[in-house]
Amino acid sequence: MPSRWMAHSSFSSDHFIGVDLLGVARAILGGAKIMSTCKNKVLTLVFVLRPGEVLLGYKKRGFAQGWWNGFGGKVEAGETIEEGAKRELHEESGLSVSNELDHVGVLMFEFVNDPVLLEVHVYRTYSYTGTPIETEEMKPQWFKHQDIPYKDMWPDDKLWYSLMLNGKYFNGNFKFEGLTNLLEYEINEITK
Ligand SMILES: COc1nc(N)nc2c1ncn2[C@H]1C[C@H](O)[C@@H](COP(=O)(O)OP(=O)(O)OP(=O)(O)O)O1
Repeated sequence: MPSRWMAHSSFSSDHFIGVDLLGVARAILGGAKIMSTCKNKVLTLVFVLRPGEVLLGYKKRGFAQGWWNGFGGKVEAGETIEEGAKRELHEESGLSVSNELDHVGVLMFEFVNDPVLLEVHVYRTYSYTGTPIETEEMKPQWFKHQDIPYKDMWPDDKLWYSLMLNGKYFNGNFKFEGLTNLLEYEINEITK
C-alpha cells in the first residue's frame, strides 16, 4: 500500500536488489498517485512451517495455475483478514489453525493496465492440526528450504521468502507487466 511505502522508508540493502534510485523515486511517486485512484483487492497468503521445511500448494486451477504458492485467497465480507487466511488455508489444504497466525508482511502488487492493486497479507505458523490433503484447488507438498521450486513460482517469491522463512517482518511493492515480467520492486524489512 503506498502509505506503507512511505511509513517504512529504511531500505535494507540486503533485500533491495535490482532497482535504481530513479526507479524507486518513480515508483514511490507512482504509488502516491495510484493510491488516490485505485481500490485494493485484499488477499491472504499463509505459510505452514515445520523445522527446515515449508508447505506449498501446487495451484491446479485459476489464477497462477501450475505454480507453487502458499495458501490463501480473497477475504470475504464479514470476516477479518486473519479469519479469511485461516478459512482459505483450511479450504485449500485441509489444515486448521486455532492459535493466532503470525502476520509477517504485506505485499502490494500492481499490474500494468489494471487499476486494481492486490494487497496480499502474508502469515506464517508452526502450529496447525490435521494432515495436508489435496483439494480441488491445491496439491500440497513439503519442501526443504533449499529445494523451494522458485522457477515454478511467482517471480517475486524468491525476493522475500528468506525474510518470511526467517521470521522477519517486511513489506513490499511490485509492479508486473503480465504475470511473469517484474518491472520494479522494493522490499523493506521492518523492525518491530
Ligand atoms: C503477483 O504476485 C503474487 N505472488 C505471490 N506469491 N502470491 C500472489 C501474488 N498475487 C496473488 N498472490 C496470492 C494471493 C492469494 O493467496 C492467491 C490468489 O488467490 P485467488 O485469486 O485464487 O483467490 P481465491 O479466493 O482462492 O479465488 P477463487 O475462490 O476465485 O479461486 O495468490
